[in-house]
Amino acid sequence: MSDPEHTSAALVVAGLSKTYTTNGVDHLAIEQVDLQVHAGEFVSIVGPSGSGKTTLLNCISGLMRPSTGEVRSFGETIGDGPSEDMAIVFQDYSRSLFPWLTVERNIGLPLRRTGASRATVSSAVDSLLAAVGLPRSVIGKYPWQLSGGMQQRVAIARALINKPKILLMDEPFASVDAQTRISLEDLTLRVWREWNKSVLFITHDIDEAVYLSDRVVVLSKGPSTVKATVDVPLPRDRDQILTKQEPLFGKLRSEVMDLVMGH
Ligand SMILES: Nc1ncnc2c1ncn2[C@@H]1O[C@H](COP(=O)(O)OP(=O)(O)OP(=O)(O)O)[C@@H](O)[C@H]1O
Repeated sequence: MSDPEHTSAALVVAGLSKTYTTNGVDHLAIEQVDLQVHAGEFVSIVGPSGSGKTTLLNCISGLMRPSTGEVRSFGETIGDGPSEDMAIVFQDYSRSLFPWLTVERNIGLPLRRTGASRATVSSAVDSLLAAVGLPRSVIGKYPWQLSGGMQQRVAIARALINKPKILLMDEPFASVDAQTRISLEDLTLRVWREWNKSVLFITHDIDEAVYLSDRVVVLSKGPSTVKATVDVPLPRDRDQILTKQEPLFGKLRSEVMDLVMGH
C-alpha cells in the first residue's frame, strides 16, 4: 500500500472482511472487499438486500472494527472510532438529529464540540443553511417541526460543518418521497462539486447510483464481495430528465441491474 495512488486516494479498502458472532455462531457478512475512492470521486455501492452494504460502511467509517483488512484515507490508516476526515449521513434522519435541539444547535454541534466560538459556529451554520437550500427562518425550529426532506438537509449540513474530505452516505434518501429524493440527489451533486468532496454513497436504487456516480461498485449476495465495478462515463453536469433519456444511461442501468439480479 505504499504506491502513490494508494497514498493519494481518498479511501482505500483492502481485504476487508467482517464476521458477526451471535450466541457463539459466526456469520461472515463481508469477505475480502477491496475498493478505492479517488480524491474528488463520486462512487456508489449497490447490492442485494442484506449483502452487507451497511456493515461495509460502518467498517470504513471506523464505527465498527473489521475482522480482517484495513481502511486508509489519504494515506492514513483508519483506527477505532470515526475519522475526522469523514462524515456520515444516515437514512434515518429522525434518529440522527437530536429532537431536543434546534436546527441551529443540531447543525452546529460538531463544531461546538471542537471549542469553536459562538460567532464562528453561527456564521458556519448560516453558510451551510444556504448551501443545503434551507431558509434562515428554520434555525429556531426543532427537527420534528420540519418535513422529512428538510430534516435530511439539516443532517447533510451537520455532516459538512467540520469540513470532512469524505462524505459517507448510507441510503440517505430511502425514506423520502420521489420528488424530494430528486431534489436531494441534485443537492448532493452540487455539494460534492462546490465543496470538493469525495463521496461514497450506498443505495438500493440502481437509477440513483448511475445518475449520481463516476463509478458503481456492485456487491454480491452475502457473504458479500465486490462482484464488479461499472464506470459511468456520462457527462457532468447531470440533469434528471436529459441524463436519464440518454441511451448510455439505459445501457448502464441494465448492466448494473443484471449484475445485482445475478443474471
Ligand atoms: N449486528 C449484527 N449482528 C449480527 N449480524 C448482523 C448484524 N448486522 C448485520 N448483520 C447481518 O450481516 C448481513 C449484512 O447486513 P447489512 O445490514 O450490512 O446488509 P445491507 O446490505 O446493508 O442490508 P439492506 O440492504 O437490507 O440495508 C446480514 O445477513 C445481517 O443479518
